[in-house]
Amino acid sequence: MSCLCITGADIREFGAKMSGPPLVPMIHMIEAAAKPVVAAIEGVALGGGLELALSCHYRIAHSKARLGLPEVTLGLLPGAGGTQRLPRLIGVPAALELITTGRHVTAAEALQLGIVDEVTDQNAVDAAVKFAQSVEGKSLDARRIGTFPCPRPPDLDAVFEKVMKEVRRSARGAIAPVTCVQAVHAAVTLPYAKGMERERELFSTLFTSGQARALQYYFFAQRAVSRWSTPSGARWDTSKPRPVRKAAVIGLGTMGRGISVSLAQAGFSVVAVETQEKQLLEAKQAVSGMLERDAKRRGAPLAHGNIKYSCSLKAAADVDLVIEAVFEDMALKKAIFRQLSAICKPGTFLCSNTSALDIDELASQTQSPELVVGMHFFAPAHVMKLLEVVYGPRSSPEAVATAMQMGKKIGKVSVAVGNCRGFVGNRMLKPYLEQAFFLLEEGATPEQVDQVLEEFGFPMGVFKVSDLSGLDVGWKVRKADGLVVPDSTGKSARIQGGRRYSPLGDLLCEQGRFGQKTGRGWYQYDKPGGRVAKSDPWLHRFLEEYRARHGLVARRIDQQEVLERCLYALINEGFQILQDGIAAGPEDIDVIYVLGYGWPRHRGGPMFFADMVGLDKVLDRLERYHQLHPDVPGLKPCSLLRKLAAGGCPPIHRWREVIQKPHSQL
Ligand SMILES: C[C@H](O)[C@H](C)C(=O)SCCNC(=O)CCNC(=O)[C@H](O)C(C)(C)COP(=O)([O-])OP(=O)([O-])OC[C@H]1O[C@@H](n2cnc3c(N)ncnc32)[C@H](O)[C@@H]1OP(=O)([O-])[O-]
Repeated sequence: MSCLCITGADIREFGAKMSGPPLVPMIHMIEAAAKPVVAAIEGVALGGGLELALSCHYRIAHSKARLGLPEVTLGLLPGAGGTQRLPRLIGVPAALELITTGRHVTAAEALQLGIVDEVTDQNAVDAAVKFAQSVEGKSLDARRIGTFPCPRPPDLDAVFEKVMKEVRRSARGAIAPVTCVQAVHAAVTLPYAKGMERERELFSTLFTSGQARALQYYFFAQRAVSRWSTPSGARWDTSKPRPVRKAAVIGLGTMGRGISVSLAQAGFSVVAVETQEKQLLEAKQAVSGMLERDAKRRGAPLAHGNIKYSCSLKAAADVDLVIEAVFEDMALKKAIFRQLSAICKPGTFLCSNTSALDIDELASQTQSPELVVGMHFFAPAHVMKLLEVVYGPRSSPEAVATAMQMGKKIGKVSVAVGNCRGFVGNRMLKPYLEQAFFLLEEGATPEQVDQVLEEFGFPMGVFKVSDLSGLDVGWKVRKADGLVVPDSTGKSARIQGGRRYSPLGDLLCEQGRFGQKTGRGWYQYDKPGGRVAKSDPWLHRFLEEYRARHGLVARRIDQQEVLERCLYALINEGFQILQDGIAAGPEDIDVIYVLGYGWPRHRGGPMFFADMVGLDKVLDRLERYHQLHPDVPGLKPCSLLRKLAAGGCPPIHRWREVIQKPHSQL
């Protein structure tokens, strides 16, 4: 009888010698025991923890326990017999789903699947002892899973062909899920001992893969961001968050609705404010629908009652925190912050969902600038896990801590970032988009660029994303920034202030091609609002005419150049952000890009990717591209990148040392 609350192998030991006795021999010893061994599972039994439990003859789980084989999320596969025992116990289809997704199951689902034999609300150990007594003297032959033949689906090849196709599609280049399928296939087609050999072979190939390193780095990176710090010395462990019970959301457009839903679902009392009566009614209906759909999907109680609606900012007078989510217009936001500062009770935190604007300028409109931070959500706000918490120079540690904690309470991963144009995510996006546009001017097509990025692992290429979010969004920003100007000949200016600028997006917008919403953008769609992107001959002619008008000769651009120009420009900006102190470490940037911008998790994040490629190689390529395009500052390697490369390319976990001691020699 054994009591398990095991999270599996210690991931921190993967790079070194694993401590403790080897798992597989222990598993075989338990399974072969002559006396009944009953696993008592409380808390979690994950990875090696569940594999150990599967070697026992019976399993009793507490009703609150969670079980699973999450190795695939670390770039691995269950390496202690999990791929051989689980299909024998619950059948191939169910085992394949759990092993290739790594998802956890509740005790109830584990019982329903046949993973556990009993679920208890009592003490699991007491229940296991009682269970052991009830099976005393019974034969254990039928309880030794490793001795079972694996149930063989009738149409084995068809099952595995279908699963492999689906896994390859959803894996988008990740190798672990595909390898998991191969290991389970061995359970069906080979005797147990051979199947275990095959599992060990496949585990070894994954264990040393770059993708496993990336996923294990990311596992810790996503936890590291909660240990935030700011250049002014505020820290996660010395800043005390203030409790928030009631919050207001100002502006009920798409973002405001999603934020209201997130807050309500997390149990906050919400005052949702929209000054236009008609918009308020529309928002109320939309939010109700979102809450109902989500409650049904999660089987959770409806959270309608948590939201009160109003047309007046005065309704926010007694809240603890306000999230402003009105249209991205600084004058409008400043007016609202002035009013809120006068209306809200002293001590109310005033936050903005702005995606790029100056938090400190907003703070300057209030009587208590120390209570102002940014809470930058990502669309759709009630779905996306990322929250950028933006501190201005005057934001108090308490304000940052409160916003960070609020993000966690509503199920987000909060990342603290400094105040600059675009903060971290959108600031890095700018040079990335810029390179994609320049590549079109030089001869590439949107399809080619998107294909390269999707093969790298992004769910959508940059031009499909642009069509989805709407080309007019960026157009408005560029117009506000004074970038959309014709040159003396009436053609859109391609060089501004000595810097290359591509007006391609502006020209499409001038033709009303905003993307999916208008049925035309970088691609064509079967109707406005259509979702399926099709190559558009009009766009290709448009590019040809544009190049001819500007005397640009199209050249063949290979995939490697597309990838390097887009990703290294983005990475270079990441290093500049670290150098400027806008992000405290590379982990912050990597978590932002994986959770907010679809960077493939199995590549760790842009900064981890640069570490894997080699900083010297990234530097060399940027220098080459900058020589070819001296009017593109985004390709000029930043000094931190140069310093790290010159210092022997230290591993990513040592970069903070260099950043924190700017004059240090590595
Ligand atoms: C042979 C076998 O086939 C193979 C080879 C394996 O077995 S491979 C290993 C398989 N096992 C896993 O994949 C489980 C991974 N862990 C989790 O999924 C979660 O941790 C959790 C169990 C569901 C709890 O979540 P939580 O939200 O309550 O707390 P936390 O913040 O996540 O974790 C709290 C603290 O514990 C640390 N931690 C958790 N699990 C860890 C692990 N397996 N190794 C090392 N550290 C771990 C984590 O980094 C954090 O540290 P710090 O940040 O505080 O310094």
